[in-house]
Amino acid sequence: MSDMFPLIVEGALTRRRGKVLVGPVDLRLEAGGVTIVIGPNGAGKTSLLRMLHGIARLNAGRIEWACGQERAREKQAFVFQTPVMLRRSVRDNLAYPLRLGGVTRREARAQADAMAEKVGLGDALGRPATVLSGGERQKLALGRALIRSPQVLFLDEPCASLDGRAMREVEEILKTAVQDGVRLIMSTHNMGQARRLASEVLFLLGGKIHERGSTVEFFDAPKTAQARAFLNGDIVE
Ligand SMILES: Nc1ncnc2c1ncn2[C@@H]1O[C@H](COP(=O)(O)OP(=O)(O)OP(=O)(O)O)[C@@H](O)[C@H]1O
Repeated sequence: MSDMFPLIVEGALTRRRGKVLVGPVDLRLEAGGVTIVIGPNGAGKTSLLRMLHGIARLNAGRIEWACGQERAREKQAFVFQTPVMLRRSVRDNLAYPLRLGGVTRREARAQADAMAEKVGLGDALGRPATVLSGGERQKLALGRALIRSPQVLFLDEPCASLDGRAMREVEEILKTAVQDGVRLIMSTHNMGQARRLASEVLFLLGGKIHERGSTVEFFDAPKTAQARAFLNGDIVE
C-alpha cells in the first residue's frame, strides 16, 4: 500500500509571466484508483499535472504528500505527451533511470530486458529508440517511467497521436500498472479512454477544477452545465 497518500493540495496556483496557468486548486487524493483530468484545450490540464508533480513552480498554496517531499519525489514519474528519447538503444533507454539511481550495469540491463517484455518491446531491445514508431515510443516511455517502481505515475495525453492498436496496448500496460498498485493521474482528450480507465474524473475549466466525480457519476449525470456541454461536444470556454 502506498504511503504517499493522502495528497493534500490547498490553494495551489502556478503562474507564468503574470498569467495564471492553473489554480487556485484545492484537492485531496487518496491512494488507489485512476484520476483522469479532462477539459477543453487550454483548461490547464498539463499545468495541473506539472504542478502536482512538482516541476512547475508553485506561486501560492501548498502540495503535501503524506510521506514528505523528498520521498514523494523519488516515488513518482511523469510521462510526457511527446517523450524525449536518448539517441541510443531501447535497452539503454530503459536502463538509464536505473543507472542514474546507482544500479549496476548488469542489473540495469537485466531489469531493462524484463521491462521490455512487459511493455511489448522484447523484440526491439537492440533497436535505436529514434527509429521507433509513435506507439513503440510511448510504450518505451511507459517502461522507462515504470522501471523505478513509482507509486504514482502522471501521464499527459499519453495516447494523443496513437492509432487504435497502439492505444489499446498502452491502455493494457496502464491497467497492469494499476493492478500492480501504481496510482495513475492522467489527462486525456479521449472520452472513451477516460471511461475505460478512470475511477474518478476531474473536469478542468479556466485553470480550476470545475467538477469532480466518480466516473459513472460524471459521465452519466454531470452536475454542471459546462460539464454537460463539454460531454455533448459543445464549445466550452
Ligand atoms: N509556458 C507557458 N507560457 C505561457 N502560457 C502557457 C505556458 N504553458 C501553458 N500556457 C497557457 O496556460 C493555459 C493552460 O495550458 P495547459 O497546457 O496547462 O492546458 P491544457 O488543458 O493542457 O491544454 P491542451 O488540452 O491544449 O493541452 C493555456 O492558456 C496556455 O496557453
